[in-house]
Amino acid sequence: MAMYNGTDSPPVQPSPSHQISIVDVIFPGLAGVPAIAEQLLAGNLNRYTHLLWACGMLVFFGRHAYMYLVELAGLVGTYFTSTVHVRYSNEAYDMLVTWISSQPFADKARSTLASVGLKRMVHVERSDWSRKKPLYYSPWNGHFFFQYKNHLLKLRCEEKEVRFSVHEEISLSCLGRSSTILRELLSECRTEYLKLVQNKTSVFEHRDRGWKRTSTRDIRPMSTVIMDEKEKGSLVEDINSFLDPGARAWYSNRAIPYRRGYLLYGPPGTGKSSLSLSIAGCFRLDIYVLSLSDLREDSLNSLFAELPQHCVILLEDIDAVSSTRSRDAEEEESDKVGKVSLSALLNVLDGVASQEGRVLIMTTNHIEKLDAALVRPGRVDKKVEFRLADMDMIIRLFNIVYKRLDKDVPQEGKRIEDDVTVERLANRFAAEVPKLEFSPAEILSFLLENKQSAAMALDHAQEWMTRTREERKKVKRADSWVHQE
Ligand SMILES: Nc1ncnc2c1ncn2[C@@H]1O[C@H](COP(=O)(O)OP(=O)(O)OP(=O)(O)O)[C@@H](O)[C@H]1O
Repeated sequence: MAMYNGTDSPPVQPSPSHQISIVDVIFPGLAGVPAIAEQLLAGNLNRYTHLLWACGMLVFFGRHAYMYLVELAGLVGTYFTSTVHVRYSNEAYDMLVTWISSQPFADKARSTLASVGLKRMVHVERSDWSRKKPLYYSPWNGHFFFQYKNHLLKLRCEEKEVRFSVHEEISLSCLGRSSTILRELLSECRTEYLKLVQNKTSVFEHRDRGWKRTSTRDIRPMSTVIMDEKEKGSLVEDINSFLDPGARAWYSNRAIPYRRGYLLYGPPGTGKSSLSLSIAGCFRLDIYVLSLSDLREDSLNSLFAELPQHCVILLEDIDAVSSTRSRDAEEEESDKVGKVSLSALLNVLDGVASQEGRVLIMTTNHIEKLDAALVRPGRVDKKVEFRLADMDMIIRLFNIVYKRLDKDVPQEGKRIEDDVTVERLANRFAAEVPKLEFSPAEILSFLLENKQSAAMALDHAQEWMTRTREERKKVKRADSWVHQE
């Protein structure tokens, strides 16, 4: 047996640091603490070491406490809160943002987004229109707490990169496993939003492969679209009977797909888009505008699938579809903007993605270029031609601009001719402007240039016509150079 006699060096004991302690596994570094504490209690350490030791303990326990708190918060977040997420590309986002921006807590948010003329908000006051570039602020990229019906709610706004553009996603959370309070809040946002847009037409356009509300406009009365009244009346009558509450069942009982398509054709600026917008407004529908000349084919299906049950879908420039190319060429080109193939368009119009109950309006400046398959009955049930302005249209456009309306606000420097004078001048103007030469858009633009006085418009009419003809010649020449190249 080895004995220690006081002169030889003591037998080597295994160092405590070489032993793997269970405490070390759970709390790394904690195993050494008792030894240090023992020394400290025995008074073997000087003051400086005391201080160091106390700081070390603080850091050590502080770190662990922080880690446990973070973990606890995560656990509470996962198991004891409810969350509703709202995507940027959905209209629920507009509802929520409009509501948030009107709340006092939005002003207190430390991280906000400043925007000029915030399009997504629909409650911008009319009085604000006169202010030049007004600024609006809304909470952005951060989280905010607020009280709603005695519940503490958390609003989180996060920036997300979606296909090369940055969008914001919003989530609302509350404590507890029930999301009832969040749904109540969203329902309030919806009610408020519907009140704001009730006498308006919401216009949706495609953005990043989804629909986005791009504007909310006052309903345009049908009477402000100047065209053949018989044609307009018959179109409105047709849409009215299609949207009749009993119509869906009628179609379904006869196994006829419940949808209706219209083709509006004619030269640019003759009122095709204006009438579509007016139809949407008069039937209290939202309008979804899709221009085929700036659309990628692979977005077409998802856009149609996302359409609501009742809406107007306006397909502009349908002559931009390519019908003569081979299937291979179509596939090759399908990822390019403005290259939608006819087969893809026909698929969405008839396929499962096409929503029943929607009013489809297609417009074109070149009816002669359209494939017969696209405009066959069933896809297009009614065709309406839009023409350049005839005498009657010119007179009506003139009267719209110069006759006084009850709700007009008197403007400085505007000479007001009485209605009898305006009518007389309208007849003279219509006699000077050749019929079927100028579009309503051209005439309207000229009249608005001279909106101070009807007599002044008459004085400048000849000069305007000469100028417009010259401009047309220039555009034609530029066009022919492009074609030659
Ligand atoms: N028939 C019309 N009645 C009243 N306003 C019209 C008419 N036609 C055109 N306008 C006015 O001209 C402008 C352009 O009209 P709109 O966009 O409706 O024409 P469009 O036929 O759809 O043209 P495009 O074929 O180029 O799309 C609008 O501001 C509209 O108010």
